[in-house]
Parts: sequence; structure tokens; C-alpha cells
Amino acid sequence: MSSKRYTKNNKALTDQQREFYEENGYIIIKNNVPHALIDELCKQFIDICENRVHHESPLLVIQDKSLRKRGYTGQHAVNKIQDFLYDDVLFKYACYPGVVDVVESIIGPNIIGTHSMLINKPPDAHPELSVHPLHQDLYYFPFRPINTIVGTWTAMEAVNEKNGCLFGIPGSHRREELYNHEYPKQNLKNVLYHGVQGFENEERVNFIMDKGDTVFFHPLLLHGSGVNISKGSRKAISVHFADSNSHFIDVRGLFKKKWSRSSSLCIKLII
Ligand SMILES: O=C(O)CCC(=O)C(=O)O
Ligand SMILES: [Fe+2]
Repeated sequence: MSSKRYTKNNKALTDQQREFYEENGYIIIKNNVPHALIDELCKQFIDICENRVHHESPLLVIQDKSLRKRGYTGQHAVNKIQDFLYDDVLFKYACYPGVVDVVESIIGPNIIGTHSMLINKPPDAHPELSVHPLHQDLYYFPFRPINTIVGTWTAMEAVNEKNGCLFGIPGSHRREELYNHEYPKQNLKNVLYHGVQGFENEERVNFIMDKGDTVFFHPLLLHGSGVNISKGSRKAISVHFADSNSHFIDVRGLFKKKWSRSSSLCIKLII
């Protein structure tokens, strides 16, 4: 019997890669989504932002009013698109074998896409506005089991410390704890994101990646993304997958803090 706890099989991961994921809670696979597909996804993102796509099913386009106030329009005023799995073009990412086969190695063969985002991280307007604070994605998911959920995040361009790459605390998934998430006590700059406090002294690893590289990560991995000090919006595409036999849990009373209502962001439902 396998002694592995966080991965299921060798469909697309070697023993060594599985051990890396078990130990660290993530694995980066180089060049596993072709550039041609990334370019197609990017074009569709821009077409959606510029109202050139009609959808039968809803999709969330999250615009940032502060960007619009500064004169940004079209794709440059959009922070991210969520819930794109019914978009025929963006769905090509969620079913791409280079992605799904690794997902299968981690959570097994019964796979359902649960959450999807194309993140267009804007260049920093105010210091640290573009930071995504340290968090665990499980905070957002009212279903279990935990170990049959996995996130994928594919760089749509080279990502590094300059344009706000992802960073993580390796091995933090093994603590098997979902921490309290809230707004930062000081310097609340971005009402979109809650974070965890008290891990400031722990070693973080920057996930420096090229276009088409994908990081697969456990939903309890502590991670975030840094300031985008480049001139452009940093693009990445991300889907969370779970075992299709997962069950919902009752999250009432689970979290202490409420979300702020005042927001510079407006959500536009595209139908
Ligand atoms: O792409 C990013 O900047 C961070 C994405 C992330 O971790 C999230 O949205 O949960
Ligand atoms: Fe996240």
C-alpha cells in the first residue's frame, strides 16, 4: 500500500515529483501548456473585457474602479475574470491534458473543476495595492475532503519578483490547519483579499516561472503574491479541481471576520 498522503498515482508525476509535492505542498511543471494555447486564452480574455463575446452562462468580470479613474479602459481596468468554465475558449485550459493529467496524479481520476480565474494583476498604483496577502485557498471552499482538492496556476507570461509572482511557505500544508483569515490590521489597501497574520518570519519561496509553466498546489499551502512594480498587468490562469465525490460542509460560524462592503471594485455580470 502507498504511504503517500497528498498524491494518488503516477499518471503524470514521477515518484520523485510526488515526493516533492508531499513534502512541499506544491510542484512546478515547466512548459506544460503550449504558448499557442496561452495566446488564444489571452485573446479571449481581451475580447471578453472589451465586450466582444456573448455568453449564455454567467461569468464574472471584476473591474477596478480605481484603475478606471486613472484612465485605464478595456482589459486594463479588469482585475480578473471568475467562473469561466462555461466559456468554450477558456475551458480549453481546464481540460488541457498537460494540466488534467497532473491533477489526476494528485487527486485521482474523478475530477471536477470547481473554481476558475484569469488574474490580470494590475501594475501597482499605490504601494502594495497589488499585493495578495498570505492566505490558504481552502478558506474559500465549502467542500471536502481537503486532500482531494488541488489548485493549478499557469503563468501566461514570465513571472518574477518584478511583476508579482506567487510565493509560498513550503510544507505549510502538512500542519493541516485552516488559519483565521481577516483584513490586515494595518494598511488595508485592497478590500478584495483577506489574509493570515503571524507568519512574517517564515521562509517564503518565490515561484519564478516562464510562460506556460504551471504550479500545482495544495489548498492548505500558505501562499500569496507580491507587488507588481512592472508597467503591465501580470496575467495568470488558475483552476481549482476536486474529486467529483466531494461533499459540501456547513460554513456558518466558521469565520470570525466579515467582508467590507465599501469597495472600489465593481462586479459586472456578463450574460
Ligand atoms: O495570482 C495571484 O496574484 C494570486 C492568486 C491567488 O493566490 C488567489 O487568487 O487565491
Ligand atoms: Fe490563492
